[in-house]
Amino acid sequence: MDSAVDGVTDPRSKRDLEEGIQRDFTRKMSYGDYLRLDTLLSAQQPLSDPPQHDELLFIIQHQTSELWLKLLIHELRSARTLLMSDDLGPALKRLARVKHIQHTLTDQWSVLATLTPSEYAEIRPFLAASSGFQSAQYREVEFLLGNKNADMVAVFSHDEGARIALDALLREPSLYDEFLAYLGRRGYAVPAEVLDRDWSQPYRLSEGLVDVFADVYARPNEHWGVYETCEELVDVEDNFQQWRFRHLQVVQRTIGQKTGTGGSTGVDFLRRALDLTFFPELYEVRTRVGA
Ligand code: HEM
Ligand SMILES: N[C@@H](CC(=O)c1ccccc1NC=O)C(=O)O
Repeated sequence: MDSAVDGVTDPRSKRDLEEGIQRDFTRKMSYGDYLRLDTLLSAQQPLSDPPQHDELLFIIQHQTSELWLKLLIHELRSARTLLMSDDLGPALKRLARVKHIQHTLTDQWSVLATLTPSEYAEIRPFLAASSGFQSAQYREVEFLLGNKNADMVAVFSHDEGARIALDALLREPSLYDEFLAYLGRRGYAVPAEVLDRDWSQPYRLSEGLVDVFADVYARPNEHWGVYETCEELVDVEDNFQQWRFRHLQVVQRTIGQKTGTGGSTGVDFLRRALDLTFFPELYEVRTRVGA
């Protein structure tokens, strides 16, 4: 019943008045102004003709992934800088956030998994040759974690900004390289060829570094900060693999064995990515623990 009719004030409007809620934003910055929602919410432009209901899901799944990738890069770059100045504690705080972002990215595959092959087949022709292959931010994350592959930079020859940023990252030390440099400064016997190498080349396992980690894992209490960082890095790699695996599963259920729009073999190509490792010594050392 209307509050003016029964003489009782509507508890909702009474609460609004008591709280002094702001109503006039003609001269003040609003929620939408601060977050630039006009830009953000006008960036979903489906291409399917006739319009397909499910294309909005496909676009938003990718756009939200790209937003989380942006934050992931921000945190990983900061963690790398903190390691360069020997600030291990704050670097670990960054990695804690990185892990939560990764979980969110992995969990959100379940939304896209509701897309059936028939629904996707209606959208796919409008994607032309576009593909996740051309995600510059994804490639930045791969490079920051140490999976260097100069061939992937050529994919961005059409986008100068992305190409320059990626080419720079290719030539810079990765997060792992900076962790190993930190270990070297702390007196660990990190082999010289690990500390001084061409950063643009793919990382190769070093047996000498496995020996260093074998000592750390044999007596964790004597190397706690280093030991903890090693385990955090393994968590990050584990989480990354979980994302890759969920991608593979979703791709398998939507396009089966079809070749990818980006030109790869599709599922077979994505399955091979599961054999990649960012931190090979941290996995190799496990065979040695307690042996
Ligand atoms: C129905 C959904 C999807 C399908 C069918 C699909 C399919 C594929 C295929 C076949 C490839 C291999 C490259 C190619 O030949 O195109 C690929 C690569 C890739 N996709 Fe997707 N994808 C889907 C959703 C997503 C989403 C939501 C993301 C999130 C950003 C994503 C990110 C990527 C990335 C980053 C790559 C490159 C991976 C690498 O180089 O290891 N994909 N995708
Ligand atoms: N490679 C996908 C196409 C695809 O998934 C895609 C296309 C445009 C923008 C993002 C995409 N997602 C990830 O690869 C396919 O072969 O169907």
